Amino acid sequence: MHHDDSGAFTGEVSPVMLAGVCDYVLLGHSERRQMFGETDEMVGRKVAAAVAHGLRPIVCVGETLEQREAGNATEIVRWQVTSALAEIDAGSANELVIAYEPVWAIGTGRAATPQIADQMMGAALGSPAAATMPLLYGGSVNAGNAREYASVANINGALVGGASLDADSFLAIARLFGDGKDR
Ligand SMILES: O=C[C@H](O)COP(=O)(O)O
Repeated sequence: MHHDDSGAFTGEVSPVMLAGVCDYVLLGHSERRQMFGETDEMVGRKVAAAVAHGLRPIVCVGETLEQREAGNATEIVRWQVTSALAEIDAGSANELVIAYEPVWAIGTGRAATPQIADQMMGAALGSPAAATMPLLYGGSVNAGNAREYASVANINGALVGGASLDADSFLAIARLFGDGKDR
């Protein structure tokens, strides 16, 4: 989704076009950040535009393998969450859903351990404004490992890519995150 309501942005979708059609909009996915040059500042503007139009942003955050190996993962995720909140008032923060998706775990079959996910959820929650946001884990979640994430207190759900292409797998994952995981 583009952050402006209208303009000459061929190929983009505006929040006005999505309002009333969608409830949620996925913002800041690592593919958008890496392939389309989406910056933290742009994600912040998109979050504000989404909230202004009654769309609930699911904001993807997560470090690259290089950033993790350099010891910067926590700092990166904290900054991404802070940037996502930069253009909205504190009262709107509870409109956001945060999805922690380590870039090295997306589509690789190399899921983060539940311990890493839990630690990084703590990093995402570091800002007081973030404390009430639902948190999703994403990155190589499947029907075989989803139970491990569902058992982590700070993880409220999963952002499922590849495994969602199989209806039975997706349903099994959804059931694991059913009742009792709301924030
Ligand atoms: O867009 C989907 C998420 O990035 C996760 O993808 P995945 O479950 O295939 O790793």
